[in-house]
Amino acid sequence: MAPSMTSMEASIGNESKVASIKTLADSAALTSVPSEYTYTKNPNDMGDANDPEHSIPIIDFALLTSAYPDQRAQMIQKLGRACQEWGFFQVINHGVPESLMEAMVDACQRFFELPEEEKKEFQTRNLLDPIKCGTSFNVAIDKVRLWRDYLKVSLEFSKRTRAVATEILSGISESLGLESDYIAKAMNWDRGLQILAANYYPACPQPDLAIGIPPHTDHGLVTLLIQNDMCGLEVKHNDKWVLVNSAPGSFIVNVGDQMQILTNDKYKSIWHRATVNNTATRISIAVPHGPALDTPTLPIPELLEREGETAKYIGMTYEKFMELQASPAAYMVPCLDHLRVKDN
Ligand SMILES: O=C(O)CCC(=O)C(=O)O
Ligand SMILES: [Fe+2]
Repeated sequence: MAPSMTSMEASIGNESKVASIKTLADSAALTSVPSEYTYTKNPNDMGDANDPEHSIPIIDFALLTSAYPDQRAQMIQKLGRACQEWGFFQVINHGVPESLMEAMVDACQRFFELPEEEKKEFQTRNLLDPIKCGTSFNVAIDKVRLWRDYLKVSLEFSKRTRAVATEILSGISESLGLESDYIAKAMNWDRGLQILAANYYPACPQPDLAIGIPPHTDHGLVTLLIQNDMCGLEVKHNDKWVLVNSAPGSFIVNVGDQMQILTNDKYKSIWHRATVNNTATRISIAVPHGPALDTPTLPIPELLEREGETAKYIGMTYEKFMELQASPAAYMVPCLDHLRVKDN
């Protein structure tokens, strides 16, 4: 079973003992993937980069927030379909300057290029520390080390990203036939957790034998992601891995586990993974947005009543859910399955 994990990892182990993947990849002597990093992919399980039918839907943010009700209604419908059929979509015309996005990627690159000694200060053990960096996922429990380093931090970019996420959440609420602020209110969005996680994937001499991030779902409500000019994100759609090609300056957005719980499985938290390549470093910046930590997530009663369904999940606070997802238990069974009501 693939490990279930998130971009917001626990760092319980002593990561300072393990060199960053950058240090390893930079070493002139490296010509193959060391055994601790060797990740076996099923050859039939490769992403299909050239299948034109397999590209994630595009949501035009300008139309989603349009003052013309017809334009907005049409985009809300498209958003609902994207959440239901893909769990992933690309957001264009969102108003966050491309220069700010590029500056963010550059700043992260500069951070990863700092001497290891300087980065050590941020290798903390605590899940919710405001700035932390490290390598792999959790080196204390990883069975295979990941071909990536990460940095988590909060900045101006996060504010602008949050504004886009808030509008997407309103659109999702409406696509479910609810008031636009229904989910935000139910999830205490104004106190909700937002994390910025930058991932650094250096070129790898044998990309088929390593993995940046293995298949996982994200734990929050929605995640917004940007990347430099290298692709590598793959999304599981209709049992096939689809390579995500995003337009420059767009956000890639995906539904997370809390949204799947709220919608009683209508909107799916989709499995995705980050592959690596042998030509250039890839940087991605994922910004997961979740409920307030003390807020329990449960299927929305109005939706259950309307669909004549019973709740498929028991409630759990977001904080407990994140702890569960960072624990070894999530390596065995995907987190959502721990909360699933039996007989469903
Ligand atoms: O690098 C990517 O494209 C994927 C990152 C991701 O899935 C995550 O940080 O949760
Ligand atoms: Fe993810």
